[in-house]
Amino acid sequence: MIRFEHVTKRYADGTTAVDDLSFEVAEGELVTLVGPSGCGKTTTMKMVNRLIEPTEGRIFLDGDDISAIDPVQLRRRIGYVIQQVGLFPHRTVLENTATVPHLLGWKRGKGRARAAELLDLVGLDPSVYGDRYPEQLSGGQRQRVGVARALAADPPVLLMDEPFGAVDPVVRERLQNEFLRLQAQVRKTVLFVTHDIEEAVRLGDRIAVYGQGSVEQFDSPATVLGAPATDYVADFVGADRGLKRLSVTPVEESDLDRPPVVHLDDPLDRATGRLRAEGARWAVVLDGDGRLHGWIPAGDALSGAKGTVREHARRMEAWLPVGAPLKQAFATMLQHDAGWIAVIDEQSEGRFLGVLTPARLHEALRRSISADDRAVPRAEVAVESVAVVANTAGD
Ligand SMILES: Nc1ncnc2c1ncn2[C@@H]1O[C@H](COP(=O)(O)OP(=O)(O)OP(=O)(O)O)[C@@H](O)[C@H]1O
Repeated sequence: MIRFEHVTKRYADGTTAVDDLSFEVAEGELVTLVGPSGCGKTTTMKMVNRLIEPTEGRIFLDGDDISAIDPVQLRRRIGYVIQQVGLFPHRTVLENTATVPHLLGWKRGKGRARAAELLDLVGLDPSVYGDRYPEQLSGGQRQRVGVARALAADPPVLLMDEPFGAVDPVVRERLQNEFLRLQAQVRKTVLFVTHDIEEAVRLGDRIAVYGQGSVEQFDSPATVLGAPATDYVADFVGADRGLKRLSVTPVEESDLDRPPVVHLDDPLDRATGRLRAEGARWAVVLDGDGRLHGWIPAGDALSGAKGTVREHARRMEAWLPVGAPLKQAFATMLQHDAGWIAVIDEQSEGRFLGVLTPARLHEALRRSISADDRAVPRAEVAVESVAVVANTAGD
């Protein structure tokens, strides 16, 4: 959708801001450009909407060489969001949002209806905020209006230059989450500039890590964190990249242990007898539809108890859906002080899939790094077990 071919930008004073840059952003993909101050990110972005002209090389938008497109026409195809949102102070939020439809000559009613729809989409109720002026909004709300305005004419491409840079970390994380949800709906092709590796990793389908004027690595967040291409990238992503990687590596079914399972209506003595025979210390309790209910201890804890499993099962608070990041799994384990957590499939009404243990979590991380190195699915990678945490008596 956006293709850079050997693009170089030298400013009049001789500064080479971008040096022989080539990469491609696929349709519907969100690529984050990340790197230290002055490495050429903004210059890269502004060449796409021709606010800056390259010295050499060519940029294509959907196959068209942009140097042949009238800049005004070009910018209609491209939404632009910047840190200082640049809202017009004397226009209401609704009017600000309808700016581009207005410029495009849409009928006033249609433009305002579209603006209201977009405000809603970015989480601002148009009946509450539509008639306010920018100064009556918080910083985070102004950023949302900036995003709504950029989307108003439904451009296929969005350029975002540090759009969440000016708000505090809590609001920032909320805006990032909202933006990810929004992007899942609208699937724009996005170039997103940030100097914050955490933000780049969270938002990007792929990340371009900038050195001085050139891209050192262009890869998925997991690969950049797991297998930095150069010492520079390793340095930039930081010594805690293993931790960061936890946030971009999902729990997969192949990571899970399958512990013994009993059902709510099983007679207790039969269930515990079986567990004892198997040497298990506990079992997961499921309802009749295979959904997680909780767990029961085996061994002596319930010896002599009567009835069915239902009366003795304990509820299980430590669970999460498959696909959740390993970081969330780790946090859940810590929060519940749990040696294992249950993993369910939200797509099939909470069906129980298996359990994740700390050793399995560690293995998942190692397998995902190895899978990225070898470009194969994680399920195909075997690693030597880190530790054996068996669900058996006496361990
Ligand atoms: N108009 C200009 N004339 C001369 N040099 C410029 C001009 N604009 C930018 N530069 C230089 O080009 C280099 C890249 O600047 P650019 O703004 O693209 O960096 P950046 O990565 O976006 O930085 P930041 O994160 O600080 O915004 C810098 O060294 C900058 O000083």
